[in-house]
Amino acid sequence: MSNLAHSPAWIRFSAECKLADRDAQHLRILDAAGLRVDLSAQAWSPRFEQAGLTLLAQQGFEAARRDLFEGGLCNWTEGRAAWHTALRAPEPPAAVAAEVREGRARLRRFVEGVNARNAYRNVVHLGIGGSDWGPRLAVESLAGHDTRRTVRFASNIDAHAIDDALAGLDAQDTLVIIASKSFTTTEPLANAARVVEWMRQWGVSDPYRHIVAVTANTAAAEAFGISPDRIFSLWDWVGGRYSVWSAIGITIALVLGLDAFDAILAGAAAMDQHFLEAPLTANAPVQMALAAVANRSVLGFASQAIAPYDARLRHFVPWLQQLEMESLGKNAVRNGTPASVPTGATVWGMPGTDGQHTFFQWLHQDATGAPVDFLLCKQPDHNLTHHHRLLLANCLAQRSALLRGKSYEQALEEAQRTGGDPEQVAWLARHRVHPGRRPSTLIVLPRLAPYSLGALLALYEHKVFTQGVLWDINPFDQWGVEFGKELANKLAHDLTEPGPSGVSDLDPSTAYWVEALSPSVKSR
Ligand SMILES: O=P(O)(O)OC[C@H]1O[C@](O)(CO)[C@@H](O)[C@@H]1O
Repeated sequence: MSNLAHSPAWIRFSAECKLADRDAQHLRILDAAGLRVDLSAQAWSPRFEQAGLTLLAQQGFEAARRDLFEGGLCNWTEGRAAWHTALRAPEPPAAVAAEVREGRARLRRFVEGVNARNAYRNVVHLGIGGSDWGPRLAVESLAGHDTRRTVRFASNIDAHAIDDALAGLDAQDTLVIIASKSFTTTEPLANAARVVEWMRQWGVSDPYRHIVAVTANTAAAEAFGISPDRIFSLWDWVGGRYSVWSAIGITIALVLGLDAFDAILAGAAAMDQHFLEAPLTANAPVQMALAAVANRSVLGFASQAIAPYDARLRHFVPWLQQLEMESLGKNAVRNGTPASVPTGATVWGMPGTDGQHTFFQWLHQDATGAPVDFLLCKQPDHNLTHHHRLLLANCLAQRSALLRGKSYEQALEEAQRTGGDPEQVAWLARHRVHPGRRPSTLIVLPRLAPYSLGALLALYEHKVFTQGVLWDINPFDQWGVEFGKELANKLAHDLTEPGPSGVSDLDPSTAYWVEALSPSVKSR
């Protein structure tokens, strides 16, 4: 692909974006798999919409989307498909249908079996990144829906995490899930070894009978001690951050029930249909992607804030941070040259209304600010209507304030009402100006139910995929993370055996800290 910035479609897209309406003078609400996606507060004009379609065509969007759903090598730097849609399709594609069906049936048999025996009151899930955030988000946000077991998650290598996860549990009544696609990741493996030790301390005669692994590396799981009948497969065509739809979701099925897991998959499958079939101008993931590219690469917003107005969705933020930043936090395009426009925004956020008392001040009055995705549920799962009314009002008010802003004239008029020295009043008014015209998207879920959650996650997956196509970036690899992992492994060795050769190729500051910190890990 040639230089995007100088391509005709980009030049037009960028020019029309700058001319587009940013005051929400139009209502633009898309319906997708039961979600309502309001893009009215994003830049829009009929000409800009057309320019977006031309850009999609220039970047080969239709062929790329076909490849995604047909198992083409979308992850081109690793020579793999990214076929997570096959895992949730009611009729999986023929090439992988047998293994997908067999995987689903095994998971179902296992969960039904333990339920029938009333076995395991507790589940401990060990995984990190994509092997953690999806199940954690689902289980913790849907916890009100008929929870069957106590669940704990330990992802971090910090032993406080695993200690906290195990605290107070009866090992005899605990099932441990090791979720690791590679089965080489430091965190789940170190935490799993600790769990085996803990089980032995509790007198469990065969700890491995209390452990299930979900992995694409069955040989390593067997070498760890887990018998093949307790290993669930994952395939190299499932990316780590897209693996919640696979047997990695076993924790969801154990805790929320098989029906809930099925409903999550069904919601995602409905979003897949929408992504495949809705006209591009009414296609929610596509239009969200175009807005994100416009915000990042044309309007100069370096970050994207996320504000779920539902406290149960607090893990949605880190889930999305991994999806967006591990997928799009890259600067090399397909031919290996640097991207010619700014790519992948920083994603950050917190549930509202907490965020309003944390960082919203910056969103309102910083010189640049950031676009915001607001999420809310029409129906809550409580009966406190008063709270829900206030929650909705706050969400709509923040969005409206960011959009409308407050001019100097308005601020002055307000300040004049309180009277006083005109110079002081004018001075105060200048502090009360809000620039406004801050882009935002509002996503309304009917309720926070498994189906809507599945649809929501798939919405963002397809949005990120489309951004990858528009920027000509592979959203399915993560070479930066791999580099960090290699160095961590080397330093873990240096910390126990720092000898002169061990630290010689480190920068002076790192070498200093290796020497200074090594006694604290040696003595234990
Ligand atoms: O499932 P694994 O192989 O343990 O990897 C965990 C996570 O590590 C990463 O490779 C890097 O963060 C993710 O893509 C993945 O979700």
